[in-house]
Amino acid sequence: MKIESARVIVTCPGRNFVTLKIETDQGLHGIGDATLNGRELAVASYLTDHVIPCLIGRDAHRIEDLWQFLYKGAYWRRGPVTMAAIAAVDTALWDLKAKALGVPLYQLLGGRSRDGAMVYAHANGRDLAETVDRVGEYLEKGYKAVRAQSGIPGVAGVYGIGKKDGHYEPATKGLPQESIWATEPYLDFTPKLFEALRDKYGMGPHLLHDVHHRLTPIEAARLGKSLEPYRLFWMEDPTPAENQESFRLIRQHTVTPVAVGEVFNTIWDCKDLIEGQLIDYIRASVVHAGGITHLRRIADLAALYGVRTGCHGATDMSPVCMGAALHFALWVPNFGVQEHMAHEPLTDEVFPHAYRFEDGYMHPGETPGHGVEIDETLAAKYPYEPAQLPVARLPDGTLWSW
Ligand SMILES: O=C(O)C(=O)C[C@H](O)[C@H](O)CO
Ligand SMILES: [Mg+2]
Repeated sequence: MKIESARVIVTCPGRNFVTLKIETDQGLHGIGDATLNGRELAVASYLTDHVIPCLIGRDAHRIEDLWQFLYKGAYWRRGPVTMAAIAAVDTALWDLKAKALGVPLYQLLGGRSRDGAMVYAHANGRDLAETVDRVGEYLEKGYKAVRAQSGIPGVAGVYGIGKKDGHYEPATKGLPQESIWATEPYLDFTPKLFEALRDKYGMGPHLLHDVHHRLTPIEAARLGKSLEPYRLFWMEDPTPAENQESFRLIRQHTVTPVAVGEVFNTIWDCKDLIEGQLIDYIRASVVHAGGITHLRRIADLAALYGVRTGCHGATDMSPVCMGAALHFALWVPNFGVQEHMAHEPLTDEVFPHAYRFEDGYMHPGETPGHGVEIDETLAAKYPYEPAQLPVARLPDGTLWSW
């Protein structure tokens, strides 16, 4: 099965997505997500100008060889742009192989390890009471796991709070927005939020929280310790992960489980954290960590150390990534949870898909391939709109991690 053509489709049905479509001489096509929030066109150009010319005429069945070719052959290894481009090719090739064999993708990985993938929803409110209510709404919808983020009195730039209707979309049109972040009120407030949640909903539901890289290591340790009575499923990205020794410090102080990795691109970013058993969940995603081929390697390494998966699944990963992630989740033996932030209805229209939510779990469906398509005619109606992620500053103006 030879690759005859490939092209990049950039579309903005509510937000920007970059999709790679590969077509073969057998009349089949496969698609992969290449979206890198706020830096979309860099990946689009990487694919169009540098990768696609290398794909034409190659055997679409040789997924591993093509992965190695694009990784080692670039010479400039790793990085979000390169790895998102490789991921798009890899995902499209897995989609193609599964379609050629007439099976859902999870069958190629080794078949089902479970009946469905537990997903966690995003609940957020402008204040504590609203956040508690939002969590309740998700529990009523059947979610077994909910992430809670709340506005804090006097802090303008809290991460994860929706602007309207509770819907949370961090990228804004045009240039980056700046917001002011204050650590101390956050450290005082957050245990109160989880105390209120446990008081109202008991110890049954899984509760998660994303710190979004905003604390220093010792502050993160303090937060983890103060959250222990509320038995979180995880505390995510408690501190930036460039210096991975920081996680040893956090571990020395708290047994609150730690999840890291949504900004990781390769197994090399994860290796020391996993081998040192400094984290409990690895959040690398299909799109940002080199596709299914590479994510599988990360998950296998993690399994040796009792680290489970918790793949990133915010709305800036397209439904194509979500579909692939759900096949992966159905197979991966050391599955933890999959993030699920529902896309806007318009996005779902542009990307028709076989996956579905049922009683707290998601199912990728039985369609051959990963089960997600792109309606190119509809996609063309929503051209790219420049948008960027915000930045955060401390009250004195110091630039901080957003
Ligand atoms: O979903 C999460 O856990 C996130 O942290 C979402 C990120 O802010 C988002 O994907 C950035 O593009
Ligand atoms: Mg996160």
